[in-house]
Amino acid sequence: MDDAEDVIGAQELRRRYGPRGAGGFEAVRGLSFEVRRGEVFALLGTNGAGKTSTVELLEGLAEPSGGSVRVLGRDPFRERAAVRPFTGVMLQEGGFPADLTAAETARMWAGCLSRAPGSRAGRAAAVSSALDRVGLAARAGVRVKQLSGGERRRLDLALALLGRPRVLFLDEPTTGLDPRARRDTWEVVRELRERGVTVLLTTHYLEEAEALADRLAIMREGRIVAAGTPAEVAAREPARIRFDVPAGPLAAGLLPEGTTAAVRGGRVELRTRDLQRTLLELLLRARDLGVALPGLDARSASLEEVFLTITRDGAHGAAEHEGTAQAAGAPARDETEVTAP
Ligand SMILES: Nc1ncnc2c1ncn2[C@@H]1O[C@H](COP(=O)(O)OP(=O)(O)OP(=O)(O)O)[C@@H](O)[C@H]1O
Repeated sequence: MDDAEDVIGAQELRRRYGPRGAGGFEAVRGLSFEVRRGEVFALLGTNGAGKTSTVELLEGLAEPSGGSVRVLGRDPFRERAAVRPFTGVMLQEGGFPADLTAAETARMWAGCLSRAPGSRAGRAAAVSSALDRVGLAARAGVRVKQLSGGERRRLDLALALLGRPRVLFLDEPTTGLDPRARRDTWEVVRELRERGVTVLLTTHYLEEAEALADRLAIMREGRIVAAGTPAEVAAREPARIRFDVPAGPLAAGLLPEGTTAAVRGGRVELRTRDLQRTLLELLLRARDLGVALPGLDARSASLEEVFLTITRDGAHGAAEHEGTAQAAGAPARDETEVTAP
């Protein structure tokens, strides 16, 4: 297998369901991105944005209707037999035989993998290690139909780990997991990354993407509308500085030049693209004017804020997002705008 730095590469990738034109639907509309070796890459987006449709193309489960995709240097659809042994896949819905136990399910699965240990004892060891890794060791003898939704999700992950994959596709791996099990799954993903495994995951939990992803892409309507490290993507929205409205009128000269503040619910909110400079300027001015800033709070935008902005008003494309710096600065209906002279 090719050990190229880019383990996954998509160029102008498209996926259409049904016929061209009326009656058909293009769910993936020209995606280009790459995932490097040992990276955790998260695909985010609203329901129906096209994440699963994309992941299925990367897994080789469907043929693109346009563009190209490479996994480990090969075409995952046309060269599926060569690529599949090196990939681990956790689909959104597992679909296990309900009457098998967790351990039987994993043994059956291990028997289907070309890279699983050949001997029965080797496979048994791999199965118990995978079940242990996802916290299911004590549930190994329980039938699948008696496992909880979260336990089935963890069984899914255990199966994806069997066969020592170089690339792991995890479609919403922590949906339905309790907070403890979710953190444990994050640990599994981090350990895999340390071992050089490349992970592509989809998730609706933005804190999960923030905690795990080296890079991420936010999809909307089949397209990537923002991409980068979590910090880079979060930086698309301005940072905020907030403090309680000081006693008396807002002192002239308090706000740094060129900034606009909104007053809402007794709090002053300043938005800035240069948090450090604006905060320093504000503090110096407050000191010089002898103004206290009770409840002072300064923070960068979160991934969630960016996500909500990008996915707001579903009708508009990425170009609309380019203007959010201005839009975000505009006061809402219940706000009063205060502009520095
Ligand atoms: N087999 C199919 N036939 C027709 N349309 C489909 C098919 N599968 C998915 N779609 C449509 O493609 C679009 C993208 O679906 P997809 O499942 O890829 O989204 P997603 O981002 O994974 O959503 P979710 O977060 O809800 O899992 C949706 O509008 C969906 O209705």
